[in-house]
Amino acid sequence: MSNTQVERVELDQLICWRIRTQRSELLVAQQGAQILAYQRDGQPPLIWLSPEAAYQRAQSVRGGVPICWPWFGDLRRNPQAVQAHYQQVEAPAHGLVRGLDWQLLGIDEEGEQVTLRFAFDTQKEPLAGWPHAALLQFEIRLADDLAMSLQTHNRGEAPLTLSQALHTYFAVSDVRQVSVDGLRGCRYVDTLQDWRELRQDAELRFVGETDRIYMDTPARLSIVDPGWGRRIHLDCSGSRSAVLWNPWVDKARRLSQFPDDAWQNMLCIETANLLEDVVQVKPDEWHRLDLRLSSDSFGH
Ligand SMILES: O=P(O)(O)OC[C@H]1O[C@@H](O)[C@H](O)[C@@H](O)[C@@H]1O
Repeated sequence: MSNTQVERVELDQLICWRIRTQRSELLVAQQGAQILAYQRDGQPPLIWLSPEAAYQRAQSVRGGVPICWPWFGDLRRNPQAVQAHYQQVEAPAHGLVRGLDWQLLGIDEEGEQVTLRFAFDTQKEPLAGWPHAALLQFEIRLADDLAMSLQTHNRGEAPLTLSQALHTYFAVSDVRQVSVDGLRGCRYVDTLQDWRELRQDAELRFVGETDRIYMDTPARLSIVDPGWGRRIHLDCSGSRSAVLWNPWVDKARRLSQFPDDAWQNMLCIETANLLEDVVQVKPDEWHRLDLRLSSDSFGH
């Protein structure tokens, strides 16, 4: 008999699913098809969810894995081809789909593996100011690890240029003690230094507010967390850029749904397609972005 439990729960205004397997627990909201929390038994959470998270309609929950699409961040900072698809003046940060309900296509169990499939079809749910035909599919597979895949199908007659990100919030023991492996030698744009392009010469450590777009990123990045003796591995395909973000002291005070001291216990690595890595999807073609999260322990 399977030890998997799938439960539909309502958190304030949001419909969610809580999945328990023999070894882990996952929480996913229908709004934004947003993974909210993920924890493996006997370990601290792997994905961070804010203790002040608000479960409100039309508002992204602080934490988990918000999906940024069809643009990332401030639209005006995106290449012209991405901006050109949008026809309104006010462009919300991180695109248009993180605060909308996606359609749940199904939850399938196979042994100890559970797969949730969501879709967002702009022909059925038109996006204000973005009059293009695209189908988005997001698949979440919970097994020994957690895998997700975001697919975009261009159903229109002209090419679509997108930026996007899986904006994952990770839980760490103390952001001042962790490092990120895999970025040495990469070029990055430092959005806090006037978008200057720099190069990462040593391993990345966090010593202040960090908001950077790394280019030509490798297929694997790892968060090395000595405090919890844990390495979190991000294995991705379909992405060559990543955002590394921590708000530190001052910005933490300005963020919504975010306790003043929470910056110490989280960091974001956002698996992305940005700047020179934006995606062009030709008519009737698909683009696929895959991210697999796993962890191992060391030193204990
Ligand atoms: O508050 P939001 O819209 O969820 O954005 C959070 C952060 O998202 C990151 O991706 C950006 O690089 C930051 O600049 C931003 O502050």
